[in-house]
Amino acid sequence: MNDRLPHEKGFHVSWDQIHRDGRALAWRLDGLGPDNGAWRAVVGITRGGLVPAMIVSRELDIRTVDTISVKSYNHQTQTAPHVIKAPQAELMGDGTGILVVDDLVDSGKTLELVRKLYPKAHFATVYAKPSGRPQVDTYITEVSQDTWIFFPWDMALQYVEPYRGKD
Ligand SMILES: O=P(O)(O)OC[C@H]1O[C@H](OP(=O)(O)OP(=O)(O)O)[C@H](O)[C@@H]1O
Ligand code: HPA
Ligand SMILES: [Mg+2]
Repeated sequence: MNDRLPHEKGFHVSWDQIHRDGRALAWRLDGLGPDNGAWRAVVGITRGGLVPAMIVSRELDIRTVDTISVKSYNHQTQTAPHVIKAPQAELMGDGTGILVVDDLVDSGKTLELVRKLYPKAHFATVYAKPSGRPQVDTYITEVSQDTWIFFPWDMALQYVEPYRGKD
């Protein structure tokens, strides 16, 4: 079984599913901010964090939204994560009151890097794999480490052969 490609154990997420799970994440974060429950800003980790960051900021009525660009993967190959674009320094401070949102945590390397920069921020992802769980404060759904999560922005509807094929 170990000769399977990573995508053969796949968790396929539809637009509808990411919308529901993004909303569930927002509702879980509601009222947990340090200023009478309020959050100062949402920061999405591009690019995967932008969709859940939008959903969370919409649900929690947070109008201040910024981004941090961290690149960790070339397709499914992991490389050392590095910051390509930082959010506004005056907004971020040490991260107090900032909700950092990403689509998923896998090895935890991306969040580890962002956490070092903003140690007081709250880190939230929609999905989490076990290795990355220590890096995330709030998440919705856990999947096993050997599952590859496919997001709707990386997929298209496609014809599939019937189970009972021609041969
Ligand atoms: O916990 P880790 O092992 O660091 O992996 C998680 C990160 O990897 C993916 O981003 P990627 O770097 O592929 O960039 P993208 O969001 O632009 O697709 C994903 O969106 C997370 O940000
Ligand atoms: O399971 C995954 N799916 C999509 N992107 C990712 N980046 C790290 N792990 C994953
Ligand atoms: Mg990402």
